[in-house]
Amino acid sequence: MKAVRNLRAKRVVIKVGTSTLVYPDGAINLRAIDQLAFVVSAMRHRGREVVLVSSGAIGVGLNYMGLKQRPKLIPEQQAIAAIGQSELISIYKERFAIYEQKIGQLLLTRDIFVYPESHRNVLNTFEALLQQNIVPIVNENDTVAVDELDHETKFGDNDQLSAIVATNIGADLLIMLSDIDGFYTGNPNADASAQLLSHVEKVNQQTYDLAGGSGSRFGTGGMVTKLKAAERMIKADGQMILANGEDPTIIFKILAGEAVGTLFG
Ligand SMILES: Nc1ncnc2c1ncn2[C@@H]1O[C@H](COP(=O)(O)OP(=O)(O)O)[C@@H](O)[C@H]1O
Ligand SMILES: N[C@@H](CCC(=O)OP(=O)(O)O)C(=O)O
Repeated sequence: MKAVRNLRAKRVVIKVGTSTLVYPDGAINLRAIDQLAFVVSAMRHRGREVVLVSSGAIGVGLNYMGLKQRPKLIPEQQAIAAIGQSELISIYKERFAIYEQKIGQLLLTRDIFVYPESHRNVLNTFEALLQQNIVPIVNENDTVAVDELDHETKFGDNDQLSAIVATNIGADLLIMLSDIDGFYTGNPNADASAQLLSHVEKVNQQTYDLAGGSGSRFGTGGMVTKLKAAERMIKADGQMILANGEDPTIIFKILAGEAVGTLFG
């Protein structure tokens, strides 16, 4: 395919949703995780700065505990996330090691970006990791982040988290991998006539009117939260590409400027 897009992509945040990391039957998609480790390591070795925002703690935790469904009670969900996060990061560590790429884990809450001192500390950590050629792997700190607490700890979903991280560290590009080829004129799972949009310059109410909820069992955000992330990136003069994470090597095509997925901005 010919290069048609001219992207700035020196500093890139990649967000992978649960739907990319866990099969619909709940098994872990080791192939996708391995390909991610390969692509991200290759990008790093070519001088790009890459941050990976990875969901999957709950999905991996459910699989680890042999459960088919998310428990109803919040503390039980948090326990599953704690179990799954350590398993997820150990899988990443093993796969990245194959490509001689070191990783670091950052578990964040929303309020970190509100309090100036913790904000500064987090940004310093990102910079120090990137300077040492280490790939930060980020998730929400599900143990701490619940809505009920007296100040805002929850990002809501990892789509927001990835855009907040990307804009705070001054990333040029947010690559969002999901279980769908891009942004359509309607939810393709419900509307067979929905058309893939290759480029969306601005996100406004008309754009939101085309978005529906989550298609997967373990995912949280759906398309609305992806549009909010795109809006945030565009406001910060960045860009976002939404593409299908079924084969994460699609990132090579994205970086080569091929017209895959939907470009926002
Ligand atoms: N306009 C739209 N274009 C594409 N997908 C849409 C749209 N509206 C709703 N969706 C749904 O959003 C889903 C992706 O969100 P989600 O399941 O939360 O994924 P992830 O786990 O990757 O965050 C798609 O599978 C699709 O069912
Ligand atoms: N922190 C949660 C993230 C849940 C979430 O946002 O999932 P997704 O919609 O798949 O990106 C987890 O790791 O399971």
